[in-house]
Amino acid sequence: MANKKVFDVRLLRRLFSFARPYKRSFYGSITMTVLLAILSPVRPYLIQLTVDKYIANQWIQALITVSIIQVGLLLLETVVRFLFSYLTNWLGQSVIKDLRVTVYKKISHLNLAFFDKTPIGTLTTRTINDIEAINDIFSEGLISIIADVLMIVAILAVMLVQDWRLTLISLSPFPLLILATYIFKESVNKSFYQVRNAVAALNAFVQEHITGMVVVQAFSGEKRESVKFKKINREHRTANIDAIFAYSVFFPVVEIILASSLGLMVWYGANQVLNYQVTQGVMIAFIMYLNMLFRPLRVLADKFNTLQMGMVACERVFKVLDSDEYLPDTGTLTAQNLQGAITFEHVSFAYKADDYVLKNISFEVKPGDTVAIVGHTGSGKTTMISILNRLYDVQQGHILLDGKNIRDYKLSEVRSRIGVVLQDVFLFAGSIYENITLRNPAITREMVENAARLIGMHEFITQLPGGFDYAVMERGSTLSLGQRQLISFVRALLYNPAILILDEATSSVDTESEMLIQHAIDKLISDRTAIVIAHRLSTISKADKIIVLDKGEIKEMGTHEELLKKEGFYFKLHSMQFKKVADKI
Ligand SMILES: Nc1ncnc2c1ncn2[C@@H]1O[C@H](COP(=O)(O)OP(=O)(O)OP(=O)(O)O)[C@@H](O)[C@H]1O
Repeated sequence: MANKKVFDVRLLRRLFSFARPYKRSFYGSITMTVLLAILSPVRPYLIQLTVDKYIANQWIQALITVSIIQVGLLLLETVVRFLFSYLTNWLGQSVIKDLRVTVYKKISHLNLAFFDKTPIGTLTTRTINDIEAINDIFSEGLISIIADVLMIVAILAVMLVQDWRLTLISLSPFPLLILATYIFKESVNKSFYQVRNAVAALNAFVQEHITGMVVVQAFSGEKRESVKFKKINREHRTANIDAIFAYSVFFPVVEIILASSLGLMVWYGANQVLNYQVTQGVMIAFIMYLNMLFRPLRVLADKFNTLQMGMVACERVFKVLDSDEYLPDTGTLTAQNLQGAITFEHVSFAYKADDYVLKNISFEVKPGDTVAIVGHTGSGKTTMISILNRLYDVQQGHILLDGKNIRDYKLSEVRSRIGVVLQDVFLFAGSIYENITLRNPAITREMVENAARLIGMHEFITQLPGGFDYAVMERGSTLSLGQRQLISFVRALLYNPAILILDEATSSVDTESEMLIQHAIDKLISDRTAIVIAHRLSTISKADKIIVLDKGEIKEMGTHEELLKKEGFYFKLHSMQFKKVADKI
């Protein structure tokens, strides 16, 4: 929040590079700025002429001409003001549209490790609120300040040329104005900073609590949470009231300073008029000049704050743009004909430096085989599939696909040939159809329907109101977990990946759904390599290979029968986790 940031040239230059495609409106608004500065002192000057020459000498014709010119000038000024306001806002909106898209694109390509340490709320604020503040740099900040300063300079210059003594006398209360403006700016700045923090806290609170309303209500936490919400709102109100207080004090103070300025001018000017040193026209013009000077001065402090807030936002947004947390994508291999062989060679991985959650993992999967990964919670199963999909790069060892290092493939190729079905299926607000195709135009309706038939979902979907056009609510909350997973099965099948990663849902479903899911899984994993974090005994027992993970290490590996025969770790795990299920079967 340092003051220096208002004119951080490096930042401004970078921001204005986004205005480059809109050069015409940029130069247009600058032209309007200059025109406004030139036009401002003309009307008071013409009034001075009118009073001193045309009225004093009763030059009727000149009086009529000058009145027409005045009306013309007024109209011209209105048009210029309109163009100025329209162009600066147009420019601002166009720049932030581009900036938002750039930031979103950037965020969507960042590596997952970045999201592990950056809260969602922060990224939403960067793409929405901060960029809105940047718009203000164009619409209310920089160009507007330049316009005001130019106008002030033009008026001051005309005043000084007209009568420098009268100008100095009228402006003698100005240091007071500068002091008042400075105090006002500082206090409003501080309050606005607090307001912004309070708004961020409000956003985060509401977002989190609406998402987690089930937990709040289930644990009867409504009252406790309301108290917390009230507290944040109180901070928001206090910060806003502090700002309002500063405004309420500042504006009357400016009026008093303007009145003293006018008073001093009239007192000195009237004396001079009596001594024939100053004309009546000059005095009238000066009243207008002083009013014109105070108008921008009154809002200048506000505009500086806007600019300052915009610059802080700008710096934050650029920080996201400068983030280089990408996975290196230097590979050149394509994966169109991937057979699906997977090799892990002494792979170790840590999310945080040296805190290894996978240690020295080695195994092989032949194309078309199904591998089940089992292990206690926290043993590293999800991590294993994340590194296989190259969401993270491993620190030690290698992962090979068809015998070639996963890093030698283009990242997009790896991801497009490896399909993922996660346990907690994320559905977007939209139709079921859109959730299945993910807006890929290459996938036709017929293909979707066929895939749904194959998975055994077709009947269920067509029975929903609207069928495939059934509107899925946010995060798919109106569908059951099993139904959501089945939809993601259809999605995965359509993308026809060479390798399928499946994180089986642990939730228990009714027998009918269980059969549907089992059938769907069988369909999905046949004819392709499949890595399944398995919770169903039937999936595990059918797997070509079972990898038993414990605390990040492979404890045992083999088929169901082999491992049971061993009577080791898997045997114990099996009797603990699957006994009950097995008894039922
Ligand atoms: N994004 C992350 N950042 C830091 N640590 C993580 C992250 N994700 C997981 N971990 C840690 O890595 C370890 C392995 O987690 P992982 O999710 O792979 O286990 P899991 O076997 O899939 O567990 P579960 O069966 O409960 O899903 C855990 O100790 C976990 O705390």
